[in-house]
Amino acid sequence: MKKPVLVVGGAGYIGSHTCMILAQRGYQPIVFDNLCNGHEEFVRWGVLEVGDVRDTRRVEQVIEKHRPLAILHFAALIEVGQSLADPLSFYDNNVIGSLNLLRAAIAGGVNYFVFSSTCATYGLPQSERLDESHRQVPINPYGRTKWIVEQALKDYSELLNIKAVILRYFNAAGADFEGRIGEWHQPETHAIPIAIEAALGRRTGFKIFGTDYQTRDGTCVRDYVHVLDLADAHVRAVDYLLAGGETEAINLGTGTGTTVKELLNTIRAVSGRAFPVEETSRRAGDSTSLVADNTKAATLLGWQPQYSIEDIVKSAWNWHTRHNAP
Ligand SMILES: NC(=O)c1ccc[n+]([C@@H]2O[C@H](COP(=O)([O-])OP(=O)(O)OC[C@H]3O[C@@H](n4cnc5c(N)ncnc54)[C@H](O)[C@@H]3O)[C@@H](O)[C@H]2O)c1
Ligand SMILES: O=c1ccn([C@@H]2O[C@H](COP(=O)(O)OP(=O)(O)O[C@H]3O[C@H](CO)[C@H](O)[C@H](O)[C@H]3O)[C@@H](O)[C@H]2O)c(=O)[nH]1
Repeated sequence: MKKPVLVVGGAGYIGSHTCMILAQRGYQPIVFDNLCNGHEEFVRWGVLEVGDVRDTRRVEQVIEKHRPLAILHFAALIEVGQSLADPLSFYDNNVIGSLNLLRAAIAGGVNYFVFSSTCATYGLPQSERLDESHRQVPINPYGRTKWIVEQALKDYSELLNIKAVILRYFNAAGADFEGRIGEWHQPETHAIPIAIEAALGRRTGFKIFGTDYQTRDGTCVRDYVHVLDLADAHVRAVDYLLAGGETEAINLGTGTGTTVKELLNTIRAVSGRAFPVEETSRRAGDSTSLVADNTKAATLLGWQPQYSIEDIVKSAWNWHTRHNAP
């Protein structure tokens, strides 16, 4: 008998990969998604319940119908630039939506919650590798919406019967190795899909945002973590909660940084293609370097990332060559 779990935002990029691993490990994913940025065809390892997380009655109805053991909450608006242009939508979706979901979870007797947070809650890094005790001073509305939900989760878990694992992802990247699902954001702003689309000739080229950073080659350093490693960590987080684990915030990154120029070299090597690259000015809001200290994930969840930056790029290349987003 499979164990039902509610995957809110499960038709999106990270949620759909997590459904695949959940299904492999004996869970029955119930995907709740309003499809504003998700894809119905990504719901391959569970049942789809279409609905908006801000719609209390609909959320309660789905919880009542499926009686999930835990909720994994991925649903959010995610693009930092858009959060500066339209903060109302971000607070509405990410904060009100999450608080609404938590209220419905408590009413429905679901006590275990896994929340998608981000390294963007740390703000400007004060050390080379960031551990979970790093100060949290987010520098944009997107990061602040995630930080606010983290605080609510900590309060609810102290004062109410809720246990939560807050997962702070670094840069999610890569795709299912069979190319069935992958990174499909619209508009796409992430470096890897943009560079791959340039290599495929679907874009005119790639613009490097800033070459004057204090890094080994002047471009920003990021910790790219394979989406399947993230998915694995989510299943471990559910297992941990069901086994009686306490509320914790946990980084998910590899601990290895890659510069934008190194990333482009890997994409050239994997694809065997050259593409135009232009060096342009910095993008507002970018940190010089964001690299995880992932010790806590190893200790609490037994999590070790399995995939390298080459694996990430190979799997992303495979997905993008098969899939041409309209
Ligand atoms: N992609 C990254 O690198 C990254 C990094 C750090 C954190 N995160 C977080 O991970 C989560 C998933 O990110 P993703 O890249 O898979 O994004 P995504 O846009 O692919 O997936 C989000 C899903 O949530 C759904 N959704 C949004 N608002 C909703 C609402 N009000 N009601 C119901 N469904 C709604 C969308 O339709 C979509 O399917 C987000 O919470 C994001 O903030 C992502
Ligand atoms: O066309 C591009 C796109 C990106 N970059 C650079 O590539 C690096 C990675 O950029 P991404 O946009 O892929 O990722 P971010 O580090 O900006 O974003 C990550 O962190 C954000 C918060 O800071 C959000 O959580 C987001 O979803 C997550 O992917 C950055 O240095 C960026 O400046 C370019 O040079 N050119």
